[in-house]
Amino acid sequence: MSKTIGIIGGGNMGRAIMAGLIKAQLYPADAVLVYDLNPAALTTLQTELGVQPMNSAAELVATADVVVIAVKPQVIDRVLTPLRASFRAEQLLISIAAGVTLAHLGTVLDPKLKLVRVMPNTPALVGAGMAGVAVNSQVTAAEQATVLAIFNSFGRAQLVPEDLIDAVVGLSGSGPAYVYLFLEALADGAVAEGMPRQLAYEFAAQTVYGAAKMVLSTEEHPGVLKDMVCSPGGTTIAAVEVLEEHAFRGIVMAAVHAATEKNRQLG
Ligand SMILES: NC(=O)C1=CN([C@@H]2O[C@H](COP(=O)(O)OP(=O)(O)OC[C@H]3O[C@@H](n4cnc5c(N)ncnc54)[C@H](OP(=O)(O)O)[C@@H]3O)[C@@H](O)[C@H]2O)C=CC1
Ligand SMILES: O=C(O)[C@@H]1CCC=N1
Repeated sequence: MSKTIGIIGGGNMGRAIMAGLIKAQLYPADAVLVYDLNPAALTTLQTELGVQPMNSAAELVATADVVVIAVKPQVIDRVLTPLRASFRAEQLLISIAAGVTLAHLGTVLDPKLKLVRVMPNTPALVGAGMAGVAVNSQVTAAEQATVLAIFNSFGRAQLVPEDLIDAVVGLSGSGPAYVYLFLEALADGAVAEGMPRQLAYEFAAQTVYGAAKMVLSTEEHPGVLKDMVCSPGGTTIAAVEVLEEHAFRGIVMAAVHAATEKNRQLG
């Protein structure tokens, strides 16, 4: 594994990656470098995670073996352009910015650099992330394995062709937000039936977690698992009928399309 990893941008996703890496013990905290525009945010990250704050993005690039760029897509060109001469040919540069293609990174920097595009998600923070990884032609098989090891250390990671990254955003990148909406709605339904709110969140979250774990552990088709819950003439099929009447699956598919399309537009 690379000796040091540096994160430019210590916001929601940058922080989730740093916390995930440290919790997984892939890097010791003092081998995780961070630079953020906001000095107060840097101090908080140093205090809470034990990571090493850098004085500038240029210092981070000069020091780190692997660089993760975790700033918003709208500012990435502004952040990378002044660093163009600082990147080294042997360094891995990982961008997690929505919509920013490998070709674009090559134009802003240099296509001969080892460029990686990753779409992670915030459950990385608790070791349960999902990431899609695409690489340019300069990245060797061993370096691909390094990137996958980094993102597998706090969840799961899959190598995908770059043209699938838009769909990865629509599904797993943005997906946690849809699940939180669903979970909140589940709890609201139970609160309406008289359950105390905190208890309702616990029941809702454990239900979503357990159902997801069933899919991953049994590898059964989700429809088979759904059928196992639906007793003939029972409670579940009555609820499923209501969901189908209101086009639940259609609306979720439309949401995935919307996020996917937005990612294409950001590019
Ligand atoms: N949030 C998510 O679930 C996911 C996000 N992503 C991608 O991750 C990236 C970051 O998103 P997210 O963490 O949500 O955004 P945040 O706004 O939470 O984090 C970005 C951080 O970068 C800082 N920043 C801005 N400009 C610079 C600069 N010039 N140098 C260093 N730091 C800078 C920001 O500071 P300030 O706030 O002061 O501007 C902020 O702390 C985006 O490109 C997004 O597409 C990918 C997958 C999931
Ligand atoms: O909403 C966004 O643009 C980012 C990318 C995926 C999740 N959050």
